[in-house]
Amino acid sequence: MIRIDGQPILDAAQMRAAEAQTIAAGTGAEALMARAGEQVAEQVRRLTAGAEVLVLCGPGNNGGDGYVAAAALRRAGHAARIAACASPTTAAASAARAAWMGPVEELGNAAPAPIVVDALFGIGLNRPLGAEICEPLRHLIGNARLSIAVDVPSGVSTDDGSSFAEVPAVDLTLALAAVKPAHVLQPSAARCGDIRLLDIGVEVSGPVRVASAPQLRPPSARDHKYSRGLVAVVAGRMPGAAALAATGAGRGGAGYVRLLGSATDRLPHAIVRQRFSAEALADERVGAVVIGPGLGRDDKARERLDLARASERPMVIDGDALHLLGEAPARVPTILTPHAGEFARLFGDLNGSKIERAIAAARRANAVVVFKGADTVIAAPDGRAIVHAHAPAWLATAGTGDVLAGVIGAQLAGGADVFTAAANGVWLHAEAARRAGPAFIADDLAAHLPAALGACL
Ligand SMILES: NC(=O)C1=CN([C@@H]2O[C@H](COP(=O)(O)OP(=O)(O)OC[C@H]3O[C@@H](n4cnc5c(N)ncnc54)[C@H](OP(=O)(O)O)[C@@H]3O)[C@@H](O)[C@H]2O)[C@@H](O)CC1
Ligand SMILES: Nc1ncnc2c1ncn2[C@@H]1O[C@H](COP(=O)(O)OP(=O)(O)O)[C@@H](O)[C@H]1O
Ligand SMILES: [K+]
Repeated sequence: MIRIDGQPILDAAQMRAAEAQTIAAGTGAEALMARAGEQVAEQVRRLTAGAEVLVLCGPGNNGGDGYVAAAALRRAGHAARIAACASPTTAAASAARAAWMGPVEELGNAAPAPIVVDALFGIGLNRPLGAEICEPLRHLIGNARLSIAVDVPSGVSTDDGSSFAEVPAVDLTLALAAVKPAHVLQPSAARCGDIRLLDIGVEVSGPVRVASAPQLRPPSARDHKYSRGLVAVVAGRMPGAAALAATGAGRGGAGYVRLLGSATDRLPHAIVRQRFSAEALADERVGAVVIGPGLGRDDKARERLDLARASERPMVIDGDALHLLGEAPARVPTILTPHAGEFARLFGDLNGSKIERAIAAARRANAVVVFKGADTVIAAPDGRAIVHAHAPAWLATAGTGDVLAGVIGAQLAGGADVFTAAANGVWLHAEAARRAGPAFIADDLAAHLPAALGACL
């Protein structure tokens, strides 16, 4: 079983193309199914200490994997039953069914078992599931001690993570050959439980990946505060939000943070306060300008945004500044950090999965787009994307986005390119949240950034 961090994410068509290439190179569909099913059986056997396993098989190759897994479990002396919702419809699944010597129960009549393996539908599910399948599936998962999905949980839409059925989450999903969008995009990601990848010998690659821990460089003897990165945070109508961003930048690794505009009383002393001015932004040493948290949306805010853009410094544009942005593509290295509402306002006409929309938005804006949420997508105009799917939901509290803008600003000022800076910032932010534990407020979050950063050295 392979952890999914850093792995390529393939949609169903890309997965089928990779599978077809493997088949064209000489490994038959049945051989691939045998590898998939046997590996599933091996993982189930390791996890279940001999308890009875009920394998649910569908009509396609996902079901075929299930027949192979059940047979392999039986051969290993494990108690295994099969329940199916329909007869096999593919040659490989029919062959796997024929090799199963036991009975096949009707899905609707099957009694619960302590371990349930869901091999009903995989990447071939293309429409809502009927009640005759959903109801027994809900009942059997609900009554199992451990539930394991083969490839993807049945009832999710592989390519966009939407739901074709209301079914409870499983405990573990064993992704075959590659991670799919459904494993990382909501709401389906929440149905997958833990996710592990099984290598079945299909070569996969692509420009969209699961987030992985950054490899950060500690400062060297040659470094000084400017070489580590000077971040200018532009303040506005709500100084607290800018203070959160500035603190995020400081604790997120910047060598120097300046807050331009009105500040709160409780700003850390290390953050230097200055009046906002074009001259302050023109300092050649400014490596990143963070603008938006608490900026306001009035004329003064607009003027500050215009001056910040005119400074031609690399920029992180968040919050209120996103509301003031026009349609013109960015001319300097820029990172936009919209949440779902801001994204809809800016790019509401785009279609497709969250990954596809984030990439299209990045192209249109000529900027890296950090499309935030429980499934944050970081997308670049060249079509690369990273999905960060496992940030703690405790981040859903006011002001954490301001901290994120600051952390990304620190990474950018420290010399990372826009895509890497955004991805590193999102990782560090989520890792700090994990370390902060439950029910923190945004003010608490920055205190955990140094330890999060230390874990990436
Ligand atoms: N990736 C790899 O390299 C490998 C992948 N492998 C495995 O293959 C899996 C993909 O297999 P697959 O293409 O046969 O599709 P699958 O998910 O079994 O379902 C298709 C069937 O379901 C039916 N159906 C669809 N929607 C329905 C609905 N709502 N309600 C009822 N029926 C519905 C559909 O019928 P139809 O749409 O034709 O009417 C068709 O009969 C993949 O996830 C992985 O497990 C491994 O075996 C080996 C290597
Ligand atoms: N349910 C969730 N699970 C994980 N992360 C979340 C969740 N909800 C929000 N977040 C993260 O919390 C941050 C919230 O940012 P944002 O919406 O801009 O809030 P604010 O404007 O109050 O700072 C983002 O980094 C977002 O990805
Ligand atoms: K499945």
